[in-house]
Amino acid sequence: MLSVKDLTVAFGSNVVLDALNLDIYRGEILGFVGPSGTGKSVLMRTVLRLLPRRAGKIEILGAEYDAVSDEERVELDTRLGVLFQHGALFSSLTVKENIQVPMREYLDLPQDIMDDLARLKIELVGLAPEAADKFPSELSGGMIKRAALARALALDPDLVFLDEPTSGLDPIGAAELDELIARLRDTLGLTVYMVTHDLDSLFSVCDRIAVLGNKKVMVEGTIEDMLASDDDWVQSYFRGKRARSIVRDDGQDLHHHDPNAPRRDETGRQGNPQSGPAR
Ligand SMILES: Nc1ncnc2c1ncn2[C@@H]1O[C@H](COP(=O)(O)OP(=O)(O)OP(=O)(O)O)[C@@H](O)[C@H]1O
Repeated sequence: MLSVKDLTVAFGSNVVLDALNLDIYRGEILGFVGPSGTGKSVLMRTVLRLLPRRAGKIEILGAEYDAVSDEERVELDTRLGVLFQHGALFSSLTVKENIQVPMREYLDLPQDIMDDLARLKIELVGLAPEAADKFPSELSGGMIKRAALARALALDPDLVFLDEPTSGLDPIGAAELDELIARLRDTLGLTVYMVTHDLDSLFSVCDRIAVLGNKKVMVEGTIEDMLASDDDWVQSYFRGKRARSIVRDDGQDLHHHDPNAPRRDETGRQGNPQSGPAR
């Protein structure tokens, strides 16, 4: 679904990504992690062509962006959905109008059809129908994330980019959003690229994890690969105190979740990192 080869991105003399490689496969949820300020958002924005690159090749949905015609590029854009950090809804538009922004930009549909489609998306992300006519300022943090997700799904994309979808949510809201993302992947066949700092998301819904460090994807693999990695940052992140409250680190059953982990106590959720599609 996405293939990034030898990507270099720099701002003046500040080289943020240097010959980075990354692949994302159909139907998977890829979690993208790394220390703050290492370029996770820069990578996502570069892939979305919001930032220029200095070198490298990006193939998205089988096409090389630079090599396609304008019409093909528009068609490609309609197959991508994006949820930016903090939701990024237009504050002067209602939820329904926000969801209809990409429809207006890319589709030529009568208003009543767009209203029906917006209603469907609102239901799909688990918002009440009344949310349609509310403004972002009238929504909770969790509702904003769901509304932003509904907008990301407005055009029925194949590949969605989520920038820290659970940040700022309480543990129950975060767990519910994780479940929603996994369910949408299963039912709609989405492929998900998720930048996250949320260990619980990484353990419960991500099929594969890529770690950014030293301007590259430093480590890549399943949660077991992370737990087995001898990289210092990966070790302290995935085997540190917070991670240990999620995983019973007994060296035998690394998928067994600690019943004392707060999010699962509150939600009863049984995360399973292997619940993804066959690849
Ligand atoms: N538009 C820009 N112009 C100049 N420098 C930028 C720009 N965008 C990002 N940077 C720089 O790129 C580097 C990586 O930033 P980025 O936001 O991608 O980090 P991140 O890994 O997403 O961090 P966090 O986890 O804190 O969100 C930082 O040094 C940042 O200052």
